Amino acid sequence: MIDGRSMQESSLVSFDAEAAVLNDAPRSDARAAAPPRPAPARRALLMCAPDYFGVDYIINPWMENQIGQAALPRAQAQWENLRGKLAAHSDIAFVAPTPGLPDMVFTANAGLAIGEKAVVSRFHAKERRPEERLFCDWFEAQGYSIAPWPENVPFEGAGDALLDHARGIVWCGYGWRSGETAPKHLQKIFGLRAVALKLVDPRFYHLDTCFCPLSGGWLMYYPAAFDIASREAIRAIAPVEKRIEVGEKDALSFACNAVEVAGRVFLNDCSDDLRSRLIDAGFMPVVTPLSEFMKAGGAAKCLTLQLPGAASTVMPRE
Ligand SMILES: NC(=O)NCCC[C@H](N)C(=O)O
Repeated sequence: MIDGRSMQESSLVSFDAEAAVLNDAPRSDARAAAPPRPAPARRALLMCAPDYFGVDYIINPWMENQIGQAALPRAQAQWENLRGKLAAHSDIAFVAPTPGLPDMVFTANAGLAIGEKAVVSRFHAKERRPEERLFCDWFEAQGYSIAPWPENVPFEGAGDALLDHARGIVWCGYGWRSGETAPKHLQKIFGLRAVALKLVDPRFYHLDTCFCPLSGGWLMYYPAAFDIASREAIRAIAPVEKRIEVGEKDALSFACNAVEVAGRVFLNDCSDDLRSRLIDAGFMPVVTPLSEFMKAGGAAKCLTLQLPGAASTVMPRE
């Protein structure tokens, strides 16, 4: 944790704690008696078409031995499938793809946008630094105010900063890509409590590869990706009945790299056990295979950036 504030003290947000289990989501019998909840706002997402996607260099373990191995037509079909499924339940904006930037398709790493402010990523990998100007231009063109970011602090956007709408906090990952001080800067910029988690397994180099806050305070994550102190911090904040801890097999399928929209959880793959647990928690898992993007170390969540828009329930402190 960055600071010692209690959950109550950190409630500086108008969060929809109970965008929780969404009205059209399936429910287990145990949840059937839950009181009706307001329909969630529509989520807004940013995506980038994979016109120039490929594995052209190696900056994470998933890319090893994969240079030139991603099949573009299959990647395009998988991306289009994901886009179509998300578009049925959310508003999607697009940033133009650019030749020579094969990872730009992973818009989670564009930056972090909350309210009217955006922080543009400061990539750790030099191969991705040319994306910064393009994402900055996009945020500016949409009218976001770009918050200054220290030159020497790497930060890879929503890959390492995940809003937890139910708690009004931002969970931050560091250790591989984003710097240890990044959460402190985010907290100052956005006025939201930032909880810093140290990533220790290089296969889970971004927080969004192993950690997924879901509505209603649910948390799906792979504990072994974190150091002991971070695991304890997670347990201190999320009660056991809200934690969906996944095993290594699901983690390696990037099950935690999921996008939740309207009670549906879109993910690359899902074991039967995880499927049951998500359904019991009131969510509908939707498998959307993304094998070509896995070769670059990304899946559903990495291919989207959550935008404030109508769906934003976490608001910065004025
Ligand atoms: N985890 C994410 O948020 N994005 C996936 C980024 C994959 C890209 N090849 C990278 O290593 O930066």
